[in-house]
Amino acid sequence: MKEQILIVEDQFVEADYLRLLLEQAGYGITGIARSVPQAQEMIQQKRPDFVLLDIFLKGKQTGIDLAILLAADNIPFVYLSANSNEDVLNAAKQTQPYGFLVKPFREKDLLVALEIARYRHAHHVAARYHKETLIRRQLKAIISDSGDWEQKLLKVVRALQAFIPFDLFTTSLEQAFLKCYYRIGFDEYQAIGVHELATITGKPAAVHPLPAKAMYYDEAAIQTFAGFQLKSGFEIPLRIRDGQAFSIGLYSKRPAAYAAEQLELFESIQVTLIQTIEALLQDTAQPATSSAKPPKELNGIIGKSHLLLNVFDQLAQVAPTETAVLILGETGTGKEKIASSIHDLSNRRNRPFIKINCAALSPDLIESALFGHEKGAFTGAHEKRPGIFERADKGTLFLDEVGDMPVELQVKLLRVLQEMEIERVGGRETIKVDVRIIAATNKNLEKEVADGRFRLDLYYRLNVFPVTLPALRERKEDIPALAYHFMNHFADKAGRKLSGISESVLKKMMVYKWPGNIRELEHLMERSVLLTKGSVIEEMPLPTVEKKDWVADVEEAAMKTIAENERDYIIAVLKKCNGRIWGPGAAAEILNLNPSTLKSKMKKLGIKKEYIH
Ligand SMILES: Nc1ncnc2c1ncn2[C@@H]1O[C@H](COP(=O)(O)OP(=O)(O)OP(=O)(O)O)[C@@H](O)[C@H]1O
Repeated sequence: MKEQILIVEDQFVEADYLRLLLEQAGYGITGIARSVPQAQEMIQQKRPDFVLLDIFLKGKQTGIDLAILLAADNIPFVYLSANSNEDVLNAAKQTQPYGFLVKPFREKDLLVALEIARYRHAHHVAARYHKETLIRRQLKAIISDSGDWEQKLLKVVRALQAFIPFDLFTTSLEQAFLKCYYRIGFDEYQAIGVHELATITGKPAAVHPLPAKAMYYDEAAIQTFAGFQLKSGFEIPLRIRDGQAFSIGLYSKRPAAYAAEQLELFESIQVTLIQTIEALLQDTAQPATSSAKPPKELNGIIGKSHLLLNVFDQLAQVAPTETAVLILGETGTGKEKIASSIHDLSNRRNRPFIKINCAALSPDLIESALFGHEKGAFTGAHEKRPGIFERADKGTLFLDEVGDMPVELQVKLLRVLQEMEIERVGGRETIKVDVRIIAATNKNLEKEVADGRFRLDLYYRLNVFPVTLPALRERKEDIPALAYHFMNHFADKAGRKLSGISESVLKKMMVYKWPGNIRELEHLMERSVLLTKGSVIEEMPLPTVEKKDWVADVEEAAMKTIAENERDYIIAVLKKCNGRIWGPGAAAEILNLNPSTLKSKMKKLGIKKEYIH
């Protein structure tokens, strides 16, 4: 059946020209709307497969207003606009369009944009379907798993994390919190019972009136959880059997983490979730035993800051799919490491992972490097050579520094991505390839597009699932773990034994801005290990940090994380000591605290000993 398109364009001549082009290319047209209300009316009458949308229209409302409604209705749309300045592009990007065409455009550009939109939409739908099926299956399996209700609830928490990420998970039954889970690592949670929560929140009975409908919360509305540094939340009441009032709350350290999309996802699994919760509640009478599982790390990537955990969640979601991924981040933030992790976590893991640095190849060589060449294709081509696309067949191709690819080549790359077939340089035959594309750049691609250095259509084709890596200075809490990781690595390599890093060096590292991010840290640790004579690293040749930055940073770090740092630190030490508080080498001794002071601190911070193992 013909795909049906609605054109939203107030210029009569342009709209008619579009209609003609699209009909010639085999599309059906559901109508031409000149304003947002008119478009809404037409959509009511006949739902289109795609909408082509001008930004400035007749009437008060713009194409961006309509886009918000289309996104909520899951109707894919492509903007057509004469305006390609960065601000408009940014505002349009917020609405997550499936493409953007700058007028005037050629017929070919329009058809390619629609092809790309189809690809992006299909992947969006497929990824969502994949997620929903997976979580339903996991929830059903939990009901028949062994274990008490708390162990099962923790499994529900883990399953939901990959579905809709959170830092704190709460369950409430009849005006009272039942059990909460605070995320402390990629797959690690601290369970918080009613009493601990009452201690943390300072509200004796941890009373919690349940909302009548799904609610989004901002920072001010979740003061109950002050100390957890949460910025937004989302709570949804679930109608369980016997009319009991039950709710699940998800809270995040990111502001505005939840919106209509998450609510919709949640609603899509609600029936299965209710069945699981009902089964768990029947078991609540059983006593709980320890519910902790050994901590997991994601593919050797070090870090537990909430910004990095958010990246892990995205990886867990996208890795098993076939979707193209675009990794953004400053130099040295780990883009290549993340790309290879996506490959390792995907079904292509036993096939090649091939990297090409788009900035390092000369423009005349890059084409034959990518697509291969036939014998005699150019001087020096003594024999036939397969290109990277062929070598990566059934595997993953990592296009590093994609923002530096010459514009002429971008057109060719786009064609290959669209058709998944290549032609060797000097060859006539087309060869089918099957590669998953992961691209990375440290450039601001939108700016590159606005400045005419990067093709908008290629940008949309690559930017299906963007993952932004935080700079190291934004996740300073990960610095000690990374430093120790590299210290051990380089000490092993040098056949040395080092026992630690001095307080003052760590302090200096915490306030330094790390423009070269993890790579810079890695190099500095390598040098320091080689230069250290004793067993502790006491010196680090860091560029000088301005005193005023120093003070401000220390204050900021202190204000931000006192309670949280303390909680994390105590848990980490307790884990090291297998939960032992008293005795030589036990937690109290390491923390230099009186055991009873440690116990009361643990109580105050809601740390339960049995969740430590
Ligand atoms: N979270 C992490 N845990 C441990 N090692 C890491 C982590 N992230 C990055 N690294 C290491 O840091 C170094 C730099 O990472 P990587 O090369 O992936 O960065 P990049 O963002 O691709 O850099 P560029 O933009 O310069 O290409 C590598 O040696 C990598 O193994």
